[in-house]
Amino acid sequence: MSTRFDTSYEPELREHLHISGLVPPVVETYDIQIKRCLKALESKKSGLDKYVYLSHLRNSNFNLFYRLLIGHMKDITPLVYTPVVGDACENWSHIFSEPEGLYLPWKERGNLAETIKNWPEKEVDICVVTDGSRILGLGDLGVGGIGISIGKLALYTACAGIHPTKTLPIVIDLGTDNERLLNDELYLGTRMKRLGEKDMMKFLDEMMAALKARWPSIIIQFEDFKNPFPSLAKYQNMYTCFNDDIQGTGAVVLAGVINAVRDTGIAPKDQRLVFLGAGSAGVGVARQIMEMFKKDGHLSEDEARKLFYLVDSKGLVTNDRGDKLQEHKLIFSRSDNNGQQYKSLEDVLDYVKPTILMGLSTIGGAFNEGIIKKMATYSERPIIFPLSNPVSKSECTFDEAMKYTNEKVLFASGSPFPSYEGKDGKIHEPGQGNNMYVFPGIGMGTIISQASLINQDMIYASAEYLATSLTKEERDDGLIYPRIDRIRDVSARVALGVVRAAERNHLARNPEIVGMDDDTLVEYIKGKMYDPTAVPTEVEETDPGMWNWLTSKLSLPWSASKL
Ligand SMILES: NC(=O)C1=CN([C@@H]2O[C@H](COP(=O)(O)OP(=O)(O)OC[C@H]3O[C@@H](n4cnc5c(N)ncnc54)[C@H](OP(=O)(O)O)[C@@H]3O)[C@@H](O)[C@H]2O)C=CC1
Ligand SMILES: CC(=O)C(=O)O
Ligand SMILES: [Mg+2]
Repeated sequence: MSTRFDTSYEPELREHLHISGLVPPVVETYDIQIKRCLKALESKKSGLDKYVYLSHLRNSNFNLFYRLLIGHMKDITPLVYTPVVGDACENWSHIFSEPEGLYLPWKERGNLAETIKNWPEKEVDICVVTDGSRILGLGDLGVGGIGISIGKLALYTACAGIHPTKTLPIVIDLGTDNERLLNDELYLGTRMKRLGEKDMMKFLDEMMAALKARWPSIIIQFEDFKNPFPSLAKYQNMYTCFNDDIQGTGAVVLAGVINAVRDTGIAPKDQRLVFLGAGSAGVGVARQIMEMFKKDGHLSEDEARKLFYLVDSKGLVTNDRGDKLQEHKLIFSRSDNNGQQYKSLEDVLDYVKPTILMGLSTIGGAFNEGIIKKMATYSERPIIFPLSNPVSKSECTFDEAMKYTNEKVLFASGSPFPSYEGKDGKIHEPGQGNNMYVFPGIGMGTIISQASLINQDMIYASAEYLATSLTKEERDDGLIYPRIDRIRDVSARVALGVVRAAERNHLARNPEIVGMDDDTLVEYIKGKMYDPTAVPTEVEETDPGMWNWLTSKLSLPWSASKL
């Protein structure tokens, strides 16, 4: 990663960095640089071509890449994250040109500490690790899964200002069950069938210890594991770690539900929820909402749990269905079905008549016209969240949800959808219920508080602070999530909530923040955010006089707080 060759650098800085002659002579404003980037992007035909261009930009000049991304969140995020990152992961072995993270294959077991030492950056604050076994809703993509680690970390930087050189994408390569990849001569991973849970846990034990040995404060985010429950249970009280699909998704959807439930005017105790999908995300989300119903709806655990109906590939999850349920489903398994089994989503809807329908099933189009129209008959303002990613796996589109509910739906999707023009000409914007609204703030809040663990209260706080971060104008416009172009402010607020929870739980260890009120703490958090318009830090390290001079001389077109 570099920032050395930036056409915005003044002659004095070029001389200092010994790059005069290595950069074209013109000194450009940031606006001109961004214009060139946008033109280049426009000229690329496919999302994948745009992705490749942006990857090269990030590797050749990350300051410019983040100036572009932060200044154009709404347009550029879909190119580095969902949906296009899904194409990139599927085609990773065909588009690969330079390593951007750590590849940890099974054959390195016993030697992981040494392999991890090869990472060139001295300081790392946070890593995202995947085993590539369930990338978005696209299934097992082997080492191509590293694209999701890279995409998530780009958002840590863009949304919460974690310095790009302090982020580390990791893929562990324990094989793949994807035949297409195994038969592809260009496949970059180990050509063997995926190893089982026992080997995976052994490998993870070694990796976790090695990461912590090299970077004692490192935050480890687990991402897109097919079965992430064992590692979360094992490591959450040993390491500073969390699982984004269970906990981050739970928090972001909870925030949207808090706002949407208020708009329905129906009390939590009278809501009924159907989830299509009872995997890590489905159960993670259900658990978080259940917590809220207990807390804000004053329900007992049992009363709250009874409001949830989970549906997996075999139908409604019940105790007497005849198959052995995976452990994570037991909490929501129904026993009040009088021996009756409900196989299709339609049957479940007829039985439950839900007010809330969640999609975390990876089944694109599962909420068809009939399903959406049924939802509109059960309540005045049905809550429908098709949360599966990427767009091709979304259970329905915003357009469909609006059309078939007579524009009454309260909607959020995992991937972005275009706005919808209502019958009266009003433009409606869809909510994006994606964990990108919380994981950057969870990471930043953990770094700021120097918390040693990330506990449930910190995750819950991220949801509460996100839910209350909407402006009056956003609320008046009927939004349930803040607009994406305010994500840096929003992430700072989410981080504030996480820090407060860490303090409450006696996990915070940063003496600098003791006694700070909220406003001061938010400013402190923003002050720690990476600023892609600042003079390169290598100048500060090697020549503080030059750094001061440049900093005062450069009239920066933007300042970090305005980003
Ligand atoms: N919006 C966001 O921020 C996030 C979205 N997601 C999305 O959620 C989706 C699921 O992720 P995750 O839970 O981790 O994946 P899992 O593989 O753990 O779970 C998928 C679930 O869907 C069920 N399912 C599969 N096919 C069907 C079907 N035909 N009918 C009903 N249910 C079905 C599976 O059933 P069974 O248990 O029987 O196999 C399983 O319960 C992904 O598309 C992912 O992109 C995930 C995290 C965050
Ligand atoms: C967004 C995300 O984490 C997922 O789809 O898996
Ligand atoms: Mg994920």
